[in-house]
Amino acid sequence: MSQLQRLRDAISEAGVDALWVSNPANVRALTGFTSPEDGRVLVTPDATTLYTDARYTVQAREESSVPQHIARPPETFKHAAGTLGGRKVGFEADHLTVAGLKDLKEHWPDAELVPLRGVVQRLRLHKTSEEIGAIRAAQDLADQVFSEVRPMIAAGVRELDIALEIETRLRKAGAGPAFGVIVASGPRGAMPHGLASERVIQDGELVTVDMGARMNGYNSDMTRTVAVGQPSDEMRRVYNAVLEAEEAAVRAVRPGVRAADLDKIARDILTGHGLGEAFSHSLGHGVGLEVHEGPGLRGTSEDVLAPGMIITIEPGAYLPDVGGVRIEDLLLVTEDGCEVLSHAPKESV
Ligand SMILES: CSCC[C@H](N)C(=O)N[C@@H](C)C(=O)N[C@@H](C)C(=O)O
Repeated sequence: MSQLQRLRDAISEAGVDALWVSNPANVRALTGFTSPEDGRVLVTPDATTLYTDARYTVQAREESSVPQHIARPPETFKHAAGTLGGRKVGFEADHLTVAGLKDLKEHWPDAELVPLRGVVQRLRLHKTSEEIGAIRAAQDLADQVFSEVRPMIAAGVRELDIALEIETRLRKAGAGPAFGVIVASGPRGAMPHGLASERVIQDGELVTVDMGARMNGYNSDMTRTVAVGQPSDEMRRVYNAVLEAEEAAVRAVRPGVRAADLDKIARDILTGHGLGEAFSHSLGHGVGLEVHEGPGLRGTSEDVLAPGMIITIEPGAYLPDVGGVRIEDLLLVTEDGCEVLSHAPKESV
């Protein structure tokens, strides 16, 4: 069944006649249009239309097989109104702004607007073989860049210079960073999202590097924590505990497993090492057109793993004023288990 047919089924299951798509990742997923921030999609029972403006006439025609209408608001809304009449129209409540909703109400007075969440995102949970290929390529590049830059991670080097080298190499390869490169050394390692700073790495420190490549719209995500010289006994103990939790969770990844149970496997191990409180985020997340997408691997998640999902497993432990460790792999859920897509070595410290 085509993605559009699956979407039409999902739309009717949601109890609406049509869906107004404004979330850029969803616009891109449905159309292939690579400037989705300036695109919207209207899906009705009989038609799908990509709306964008005249800056993108040629680009949209080249990139998308979805029929297009070139206009800017309010013309966009007026054109769409012609196909909506008194229909029930879903909108993406987790994306549309208050002002955006006001516009829709003003221009579609006869339509019944219904807030919906995650309709297109649920379709994106399961990657197509083309999407898997794109994410695999992004991760392969990230692995290559990490291995090239790894020798640079040494005492006397600024975090920023490592991040710059990673970003430069990604860009020279025709990609870009999936997010601001995280390089957090020594006590800065206690910040899970410590973007690279001017701090100079010292001998005996752990350095957490969290990086992803964004290639053809698709992202990768991987974290390694490496030692510079001989870290303290305390930080070595934390590293080995996180590694144990990470490897145990990776081993448990297979179709049918509840995401919440995976989170518990890692959390229980860290709790056993007295680091439960130090693991201050979820175990992982899906990766695709967005760095963070479904499924959510957290204690409250209702998601169940299925073949074709691409997820991260990334336990961490963060000790304020001392340091931190995170180890993250990118995985494809397969029919009978999983394939680890990230290959950078996990060093022993
Ligand atoms: C700013 S994107 C950073 C990507 C990074 N690899 C990452 O996913 N970090 C996790 C600690 C994270 O942010 N997890 C989210 C899903 C959470 O726990 O809410």
